[in-house]
Amino acid sequence: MEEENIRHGERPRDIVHPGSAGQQLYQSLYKFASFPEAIIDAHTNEVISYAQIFETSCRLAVSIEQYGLNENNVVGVCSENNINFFNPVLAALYLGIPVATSNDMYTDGELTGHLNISKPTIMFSSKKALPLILRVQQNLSFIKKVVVIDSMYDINGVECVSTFVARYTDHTFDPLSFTPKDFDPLEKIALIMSSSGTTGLPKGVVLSHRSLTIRFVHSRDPIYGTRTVPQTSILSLVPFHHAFGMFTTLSYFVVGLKVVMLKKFEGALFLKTIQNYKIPTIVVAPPVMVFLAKSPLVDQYDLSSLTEVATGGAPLGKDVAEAVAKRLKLPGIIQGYGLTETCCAVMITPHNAVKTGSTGRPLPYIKAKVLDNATGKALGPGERGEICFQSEMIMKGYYNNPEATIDTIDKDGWLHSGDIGYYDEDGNFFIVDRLKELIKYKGYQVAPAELENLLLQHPSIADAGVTGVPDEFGGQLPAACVVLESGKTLTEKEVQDFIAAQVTPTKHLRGGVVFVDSIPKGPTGKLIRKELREIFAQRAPKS
Ligand SMILES: Nc1ncnc2c1ncn2[C@@H]1O[C@H](COS(=O)(=O)NC(=O)c2csc(-c3nc4ccc(O)cc4s3)n2)[C@@H](O)[C@H]1O
Repeated sequence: MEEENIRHGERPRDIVHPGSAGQQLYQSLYKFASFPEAIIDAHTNEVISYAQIFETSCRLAVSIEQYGLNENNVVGVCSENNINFFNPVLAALYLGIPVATSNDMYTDGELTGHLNISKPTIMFSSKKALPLILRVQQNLSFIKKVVVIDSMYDINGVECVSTFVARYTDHTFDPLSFTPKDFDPLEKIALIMSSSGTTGLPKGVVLSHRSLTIRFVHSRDPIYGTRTVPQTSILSLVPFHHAFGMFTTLSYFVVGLKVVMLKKFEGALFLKTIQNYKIPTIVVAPPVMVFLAKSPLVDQYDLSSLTEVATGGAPLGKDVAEAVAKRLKLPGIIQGYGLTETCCAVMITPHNAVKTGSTGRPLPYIKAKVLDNATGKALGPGERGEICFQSEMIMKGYYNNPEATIDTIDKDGWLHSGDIGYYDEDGNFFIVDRLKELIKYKGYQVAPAELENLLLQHPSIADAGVTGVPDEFGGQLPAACVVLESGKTLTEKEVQDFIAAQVTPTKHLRGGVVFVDSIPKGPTGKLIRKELREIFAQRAPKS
């Protein structure tokens, strides 16, 4: 007998297709091979077609296999949003070789720590990320090969894709001579993505091929998919190396969409792109929604092509959602909610019942519940608790980290999100707080433990606690409480500069630094993060 108050996703309008994500993507790329535009770089207007992605990814698959990799290896990809980003990703998925993506904005220290989790044998890098990759490779013996994904020529002896594949496939190569491997999609690792989860340092989230194929069902769904008509344009501003950008974009290939890509947010270019490409759908993180709600620039462009705005990855204020819908003359804003640990969105506002402020309803093949952690019971409508999910879409666990896995997925297979929320009588969910310590700045994860460890390495710092302070544009700004060693002095800027020199820009201490006599801790020495937040809440507003 199933416990009560379990919220099931709607009856699926489509089955989970058989086979691996690699096989389904291969079939889709072949099916849409006549489409001239798969990804367009809106900065340069460079284009890659479905046929080009199909051929290059098949050549890479043959070459990676003949180079000697197998399912016990990992393929690494480190690049900014790039029209060539998915070629090695698809190749590895065809072969059943796990893919691990890295943020191209990482510092050497961050990337070294990150790569030591998944230990990739081959790193596929953009030109821009190449200096970073070559620096960290010097200390990482498991990286045997680096290949540049977006150059026609080798760079200082580092092979480009054309050189790499020419060694194993000649001009007579026929992509149809290659077929993706057969394996159990439930068992085979598709990707290892970075997330700090509910606590501690960034970990490797293990997602199976089944996770992706369930996402593909959602993307084909007319009620929950962003677009389902092939060659419809969609403007994506989410990073491909992050789960949000990775799994939405892979699922766009399954539907045959035209992905208009931006590498980073620049207001005027963003608006000009919508106008010039007559974009009907945009997928953005909440900070861009604040821009759309408030920027005077918006009135200077013809955005009449926009019929759908989708967002997610961080909280979106109801007032911002209403302001954007009103300004762009839309019936409502499509909001999705997901975790790296759930692969992609597990809740999305249904197009035929958009409820402003809600992060949506559980999707097909997803079960959700609101858990009262005190009683272990699933709560009813309107009652607040921790939102949990059960589905074949959720992660298999954290890579080589059984303890962190057990802390997140319970014995009944429920994934504990670390988010506090409720659902209404119609099953629309609302996120109201975060139980976990994770900070999200502009949709990017900031693990307090990572910054605390760095702060404690400073010779003048005796103790530190990091939290997120609310911010209209960024969502949360990383901020630190610092206890100085006796007799030592530091300014706020010195502490901020110390951190800024070691981490990617999204982790900088934009929320400030407060010097305190002690860090609030419980009897077991565990940080009391609620009290950290209160220290900043009581801080006088900056002039
Ligand atoms: N909509 C939301 N509202 C409030 N909070 C949200 C949220 N989405 C993620 N979060 C927060 O980010 C945390 C997870 O962060 S994370 O690990 O970096 N992962 C993510 O943020 C993540 C992974 S996939 C994904 C999305 N996929 C989508 C597909 C279609 C669509 O229309 C919208 C979305 S959002 N988001 C959550 O636990 C929660 O705290």
